[in-house]
Amino acid sequence: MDQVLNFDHVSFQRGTRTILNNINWQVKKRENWAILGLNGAGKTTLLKMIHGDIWPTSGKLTVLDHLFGQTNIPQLRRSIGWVSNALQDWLHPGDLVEQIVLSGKFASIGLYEKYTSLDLQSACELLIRLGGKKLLGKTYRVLSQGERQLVLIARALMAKPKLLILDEPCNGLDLFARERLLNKIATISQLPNHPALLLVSHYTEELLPCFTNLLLLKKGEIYAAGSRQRLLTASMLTNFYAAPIRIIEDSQRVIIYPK
Ligand SMILES: Nc1ncnc2c1ncn2[C@@H]1O[C@H](COP(=O)(O)OP(=O)(O)OP(=O)(O)O)[C@@H](O)[C@H]1O
Repeated sequence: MDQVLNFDHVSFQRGTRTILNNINWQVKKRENWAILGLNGAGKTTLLKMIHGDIWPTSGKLTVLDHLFGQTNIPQLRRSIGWVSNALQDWLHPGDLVEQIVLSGKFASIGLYEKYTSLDLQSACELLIRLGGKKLLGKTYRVLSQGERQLVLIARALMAKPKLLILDEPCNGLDLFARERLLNKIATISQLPNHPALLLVSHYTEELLPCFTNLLLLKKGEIYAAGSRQRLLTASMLTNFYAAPIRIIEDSQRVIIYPK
């Protein structure tokens, strides 16, 4: 299996509204993509579809060799790591951090399946490797926003996913916590056999160099998809946002702001 995602003329409608229109997009194994788009462009809808929360109303979608309509979605979800603020509303705040990390193995909210002491040990070790040793034994409700994001990343990695979705993972983080989280993401991107990464962000400075591909989504359609080098330019983004953009860049990061 070389392909992680294959959107083949996929559209999504709700009532009379077309929210995603004729999406054609392929992601290969170990590719890392960042998705940019204004509020309401359809980014979350796209991610929800990949996660099997909603289905295409037309077109064909294949995720990790699972063709929608002919597949077991709960099974598919176990191969997808999911980090999103939306998850924070669903998790049980009284659960211990290690229980939350462990639940990632089963792609469940809460722990309902049998697990072994080895599973629990793996969850603790994973969190320690990500720098979260001091969080063990705490309940989720007492954690800061940055600590919660770290737990969500550990939870997402617990099932050794083939695809890791990061939906605005830096939301609410201070400048330094954001940098620490980005460093963790960079580390994941360097692991042998790392999962393909999909990052949604509104801020280009969060697009680490490992995000070598960009999807520009506008009003539910793909405006452009391809290499970072080609798309992360002032002229492309000025056209994309339909507003003059100034760009500041060094070898590692790009900052943009409206002129
Ligand atoms: N179930 C639904 N029924 C009707 N409209 C919907 C539904 N889901 C999403 N939309 C609309 O589709 C559009 C795209 O929503 P989506 O949440 O995917 O945007 P987004 O790019 O993630 O935006 P943001 O950056 O603000 O998070 C929005 O206008 C939203 O109101």
